[in-house]
Amino acid sequence: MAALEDLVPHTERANPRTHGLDTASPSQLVQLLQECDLEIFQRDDKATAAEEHMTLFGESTIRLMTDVAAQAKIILENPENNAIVLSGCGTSGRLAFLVAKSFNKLLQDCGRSPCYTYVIAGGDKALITSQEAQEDQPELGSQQLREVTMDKKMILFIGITCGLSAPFVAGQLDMCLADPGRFTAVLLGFNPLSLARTTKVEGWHSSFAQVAERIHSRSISTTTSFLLNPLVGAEALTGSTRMKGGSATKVVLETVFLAAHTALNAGVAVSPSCVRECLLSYEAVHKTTYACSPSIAELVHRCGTSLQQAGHLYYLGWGTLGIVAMIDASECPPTFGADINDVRAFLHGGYQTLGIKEGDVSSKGQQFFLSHEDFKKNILPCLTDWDTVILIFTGDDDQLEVRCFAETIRARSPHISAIVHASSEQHLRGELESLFATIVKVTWPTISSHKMDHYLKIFHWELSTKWILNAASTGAHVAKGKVLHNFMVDLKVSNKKLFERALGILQKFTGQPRKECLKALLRCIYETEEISEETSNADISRHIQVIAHKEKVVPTAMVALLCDCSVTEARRLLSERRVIRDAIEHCLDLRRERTPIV
Ligand SMILES: O=P(O)(O)OC[C@@]1(O)O[C@H](CO)[C@@H](O)[C@@H]1O
Repeated sequence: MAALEDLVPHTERANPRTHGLDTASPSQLVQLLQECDLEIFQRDDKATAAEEHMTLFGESTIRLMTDVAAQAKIILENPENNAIVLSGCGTSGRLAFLVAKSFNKLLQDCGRSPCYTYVIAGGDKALITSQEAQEDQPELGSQQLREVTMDKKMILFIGITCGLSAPFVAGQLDMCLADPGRFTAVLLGFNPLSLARTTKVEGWHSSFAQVAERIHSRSISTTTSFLLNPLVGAEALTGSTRMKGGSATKVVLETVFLAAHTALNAGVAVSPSCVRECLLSYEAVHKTTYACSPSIAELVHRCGTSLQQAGHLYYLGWGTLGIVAMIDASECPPTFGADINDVRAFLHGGYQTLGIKEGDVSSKGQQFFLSHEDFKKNILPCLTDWDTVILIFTGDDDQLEVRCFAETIRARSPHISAIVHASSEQHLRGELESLFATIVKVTWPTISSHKMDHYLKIFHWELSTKWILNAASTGAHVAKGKVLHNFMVDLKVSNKKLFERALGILQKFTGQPRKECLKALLRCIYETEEISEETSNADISRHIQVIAHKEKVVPTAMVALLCDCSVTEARRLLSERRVIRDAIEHCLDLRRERTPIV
């Protein structure tokens, strides 16, 4: 019989390496993230024998990526009439956007028409702020896919869902399967098929697993469907697929499309060796980035201090590195239950640089203010000593402009840091460097001036930036006490996947059966001690709507369970400690005292 842990999807498993994440020093934390990120590139021989193992470098993965690249090449041969659509929810959708944007630029640079497009659950505003609830809607997914492909002859659709779980993507895949004459469907994720989500999608005909199964069975006999699901190991912060899942998504997509474009330009077939070489180059990015571990740890320390003191983190980025920063910032509210103002990103050139379908959406509210000018106007005048500003740029950016901006900020606060990428030949001016209290300077080998190499270089810099910022924002929230061991206990329960995760966390830390945990969660959601039969049996979507307006629901339920007390009492106990982790540890201690081990 399978052990209980074997039934948990890989993307939801606790990584044994990071059990002590919550008490790690900044340098230990960076070391742990380095080890976890390296697991993305593990080889087959290191995978456990019991798994249906398929690692990134595994032969079957490379073959599959080559086959998908060959399909992409066919589409690219007629970009006016065909389309490559990348789609996902949350981080997966944001990366779909970024990759589509990059490859359209590459096409235009080669004098061809752009043919990549993206779909993200929640629309363009989900690129900037989290809109997690739409992840649960399969019909919305298919409707949006229909809209972007209406006038297209042949479509390569890649549905990204790290957990093999998002109903939004299931709806789109289902639509592709129904029209194999036009659509080639690729499902990209990081769980074995056997661990795809089996719960029935509310108001729909199938579960995600059933759709994934159909993709898989069709992939055996045709080239209209592919299941690309290498294993990359558990996340450092349990379930936080924005981290390794997101990084692996970026690596896989960019490798596939670079291989397709290379073959197209050379007029040859896509080769597995090109795919392999590209993957190896991404593996080297890991080494180059984490060679800067001491300065990354310094940055993590500074960011942690800021959030601990109720300060803010402000990312000010240039080019696509600024978009990577924007993605990192947008993930903090759903991942850490953070306030939207805790971590904010501003992009050089604002909406013009971003280039989204809906154009400038800043009129939707101040959380959509995005440009460096917006930062200067709205944030700079109120910057405090507890805030940290991080400038993110490269040796290709205008150093004079960066310096002027840095000086303006420096005049208000000494807490200005930088993440800089430059080739070994590019030198930062000393006067610019001296403006930063902390600087993560990533130095890269010089590359050829070939167009493809230029793009690959930018992709590498983006991934490196992603790793550094993921470390900064995760480390800062760990320092703020949001994490218990390697579980985020104050998550925002904004969709069904997160509802399930919340129940799992409650079960794990309280040792109570699922039924009791559900009852406690509902008591906290509805702020009542008596849960009616009707509420108990209501659809999860109803609970999620109510949670949207509540704070600290999961920690409150956990305290109520651990201390066997009312919701009001649990809220009072939580408010006695500034740090959630301390409050829960205290309750765990109290419980241990009450029930001594005999
Ligand atoms: O579909 P996936 O790729 O597994 O998860 C999508 C996603 O939105 O879900 C999480 C929150 O719901 C995010 O961290 C993540 O980006």
